[in-house]
Amino acid sequence: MTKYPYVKLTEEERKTQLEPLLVEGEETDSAKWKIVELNGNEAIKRTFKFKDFKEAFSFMTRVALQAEKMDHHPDWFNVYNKVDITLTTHAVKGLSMNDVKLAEYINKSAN
Ligand SMILES: C[C@H](O)[C@H](O)[C@H]1CNC2=NC(N)=NC(=O)C2=N1
Repeated sequence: MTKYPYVKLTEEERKTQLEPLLVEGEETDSAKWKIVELNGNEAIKRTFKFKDFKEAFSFMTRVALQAEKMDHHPDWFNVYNKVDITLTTHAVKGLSMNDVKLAEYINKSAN
């Protein structure tokens, strides 16, 4: 996976790359991210539920290694089998392609 520059998503990128990741009314398996605010900045958030702690933590390990590769790190919270993940780009005080690409990786990685 290539490294993306820390620049805010353009209108075009929001339409073609971000929107397909978002919840629209009813929940589907591949589209469950929601736009939220984190410390006053735009972010996307999704909650994952696993069978048990071991499943949740091995998922977190996969995401952690990818985050390190991309130099782009999630804000997250885990209790037992539940993992809440919020993505935003501190450097631009909002959303960048790093959030989109990490969210896509996370979606794949949760299955
Ligand atoms: C020095 C280092 O490249 C920066 O601090 C990186 C690290 N990880 C990061 N993660 C996130 N989510 N946003 C950033 O702006 C960011 N910046």
